[in-house]
Amino acid sequence: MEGLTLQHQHGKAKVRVARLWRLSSGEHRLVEWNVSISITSHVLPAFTDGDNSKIVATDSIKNTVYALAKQCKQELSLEDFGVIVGQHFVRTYPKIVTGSKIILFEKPWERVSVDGAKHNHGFMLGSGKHTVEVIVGSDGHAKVTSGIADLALLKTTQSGFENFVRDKYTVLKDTNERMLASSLTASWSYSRKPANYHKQWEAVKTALTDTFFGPPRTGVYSPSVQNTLFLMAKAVLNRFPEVESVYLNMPNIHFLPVNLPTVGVTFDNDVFLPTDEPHGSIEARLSRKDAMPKSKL
Ligand SMILES: O=c1[nH]c(=O)c2[nH]c(=O)[nH]c2[nH]1
Repeated sequence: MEGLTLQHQHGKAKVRVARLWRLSSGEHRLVEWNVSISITSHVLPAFTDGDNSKIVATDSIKNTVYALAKQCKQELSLEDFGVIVGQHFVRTYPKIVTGSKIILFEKPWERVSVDGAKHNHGFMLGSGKHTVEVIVGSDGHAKVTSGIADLALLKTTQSGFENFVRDKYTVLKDTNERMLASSLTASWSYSRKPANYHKQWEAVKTALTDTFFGPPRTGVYSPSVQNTLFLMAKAVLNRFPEVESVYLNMPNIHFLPVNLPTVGVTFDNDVFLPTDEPHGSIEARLSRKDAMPKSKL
């Protein structure tokens, strides 16, 4: 290895597990998780010399997810499960494993209501997955980042886009009346552990969506996706002191005006062509200044 360095990790990607808890009341609690595990460990000889004697097999890593899920006798958050999995490998093999990174998704199964009453064991799939990244160091400390992926949002008015750069390729007209649609992906990191990860996730999601939509009767005017994104991220930092940084990705999903005068369709903010691609791509990270690493200041 003279003159060479090798960075390496191994694990199992996309382990799918559903965990059901049957409460004595008759109510069932269900989660469906997708767990990717990556460990850093002293296995250089496996790469350089074919010596597997220090490899924790990826098959065993996959089985560990099911074993740990079985051991969780009570419902727990995706974050808490990620920390349990991440710490397991570091604690079980302190001489071999130096760290772990666990990436998790939860499918948005939502309890249904029938005749206005919550169903004991019926679920329907909603939109927007809960996401988590857990990084565990050799000391067992876990750094948790929570998030949401692909939360579909749309409002039919209170959005515009004006006074942007005009050049010889510009055809877009100023407008103060348009549809605003996005598929929100967000993540936020904690400087300290919240009292309850799941409740915190719900509260951050509410802060994001309330700011996107505004009050129920009037809404709130959005002069651009950029401004709305900034206000959404700021609402999270204002409401939650334990959150140190928020990243938002908000594609601008276009609903194009349909103008077909020869068949009697002139656009009056009523008939649109919904599109997926291309879409505007707008993302930003908002952090507290004191949370920025020194090198980035
Ligand atoms: O909210 C918007 N931001 C943009 O940067 C942009 N660019 C564009 O063509 N439409 C929009 N809308």
